[in-house]
Amino acid sequence: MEEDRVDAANRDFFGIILQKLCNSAIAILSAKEAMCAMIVGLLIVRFVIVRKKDDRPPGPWPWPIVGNLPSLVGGQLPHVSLFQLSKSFGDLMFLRLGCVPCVVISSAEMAKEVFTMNDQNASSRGQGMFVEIMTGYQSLSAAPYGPHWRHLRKICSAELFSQKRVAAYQIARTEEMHELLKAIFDASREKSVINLRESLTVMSRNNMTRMLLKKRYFVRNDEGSVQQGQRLDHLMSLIFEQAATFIISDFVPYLLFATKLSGYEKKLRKTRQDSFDVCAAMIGLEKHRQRKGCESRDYVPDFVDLLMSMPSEDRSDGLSDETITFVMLDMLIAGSETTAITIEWALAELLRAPDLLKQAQAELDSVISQDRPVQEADLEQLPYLQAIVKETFRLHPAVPLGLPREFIEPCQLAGYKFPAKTRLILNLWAIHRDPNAYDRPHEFDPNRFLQHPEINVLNYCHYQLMPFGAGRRICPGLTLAVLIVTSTLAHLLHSFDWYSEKSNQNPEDLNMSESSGLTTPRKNALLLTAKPRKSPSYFEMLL
Ligand code: HEM
Repeated sequence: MEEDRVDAANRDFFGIILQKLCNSAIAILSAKEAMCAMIVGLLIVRFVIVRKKDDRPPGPWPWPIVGNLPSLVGGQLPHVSLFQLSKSFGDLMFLRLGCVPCVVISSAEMAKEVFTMNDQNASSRGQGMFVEIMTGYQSLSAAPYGPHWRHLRKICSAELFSQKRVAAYQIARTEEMHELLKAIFDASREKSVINLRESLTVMSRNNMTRMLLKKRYFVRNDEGSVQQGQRLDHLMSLIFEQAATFIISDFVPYLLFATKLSGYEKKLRKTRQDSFDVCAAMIGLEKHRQRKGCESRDYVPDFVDLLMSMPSEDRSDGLSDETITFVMLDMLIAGSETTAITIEWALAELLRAPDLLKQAQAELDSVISQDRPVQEADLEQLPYLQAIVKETFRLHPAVPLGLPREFIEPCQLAGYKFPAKTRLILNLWAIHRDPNAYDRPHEFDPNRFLQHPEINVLNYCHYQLMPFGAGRRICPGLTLAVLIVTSTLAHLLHSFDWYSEKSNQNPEDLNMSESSGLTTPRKNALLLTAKPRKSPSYFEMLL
């Protein structure tokens, strides 16, 4: 009430001044000139006084029609552009993206305010042509906050990501890891160059298909399986490319004709159909259906069986084939690229800092005897390795801007008011470089987490380290992801010494550029050679 009164008084005050200005102007100027002066005056009222009344946080001046979109497209990577802008406008910044109001968070303190005061309200996802056509908002990651999302999230949390389920797949993970170590050992004997990202992606995908379908899907040297892998690779790169494509009509709806003319929508519909077909064949939707009710006694149901037996959220029917397929695709996409990217970044950082690499190996050697491989149970005793993983998550969050969020209802942040449907961008990349939270924030220094072991990605109240997002929509795969990243890095460092492919390169000259998209892999895949730290018999006895 008080604020409204002050607002009204301000308006009256400015109104009176404007009127006086107009009267004096009319007195001294001709009618034509007075008209010009009035227009200028009205523009000042519109853009200065009314804007003030809007009560928005600072942000760059928006261009007509497109608003601040030019700040995000073209030029630097979007998370870097937003980080630079936040240096001028602050950790709570307002942008107008076409017609869409948007607030950008760039500090731990502001992130804390979002998630402690507005978590539920900030838990919906933004809409757009890509997710609409690709998933019909049916998948877990794209569904708006509501009964459908809550139902899927509950099923996935209990049946895929609970501690019990993650522990149940330990043997499968170990087998996949040993397969990777043997492949690297073979490559090292032939002195071949290793593209680590490729090998890690195959391992991560097998980890996922073993959890989802109880079988490994990508077998080296098996022609059918290699072809299947290539089809999926092609599809995934198309999906990532189309997800990252800028679609003007998502922000300026009356430019839909331009999106249609560009052919994007047509291409997207084709990708959607191909994804559905490839994924439905891979998960064997039809086979599962035929088998239902006549399984042999030793048949162990997989996650698809479970989804098929689940009612829909309103219990009126079962989950649709579309929902099942897109939940599976969601897991495959979210679960394989992200972990592979992170491990590749960790190794790149260590190659640039050989002392840190040696320190990690010394810790591994002191905890694990020479003649046996790392086990998941060892990881708790490796604080230095854990600090390296945290520092990698900090400097290289795999999804730097998180997934797009939207306020369900009008809300207030730091005293500013935002209407419903305001987009919320959490710039995780910037939050992790917040100078109030970290000294020398751009440096890779695992020791910072040795001094503060309590800062933990698994602890939901440390907003200065949130590579998995936060709140209700936090990544459900985070425990599994941390386990896979830490354990893989432990194996790679325990079993091998690593060298850049270019043997005469100064470690500090290793190119650390990021590539653009929904995720941030290295721009150049890390090409390495490996030298075994163990005898050939060690690799022979692996599973
Ligand atoms: C290094 C590994 C990973 C990183 C950095 C990562 C990061 C993220 C981030 C930032 C989000 C958005 C959260 C938000 O809106 O606040 C997300 C969502 C999600 N992630 Fe992950 N993720 C990783 C691994 C995984 C794995 C292994 C899985 C599954 C097997 C997974 C499944 C998902 C799903 C399904 C969502 C959507 C959740 C929802 O909307 O309710 N992620 N992830």
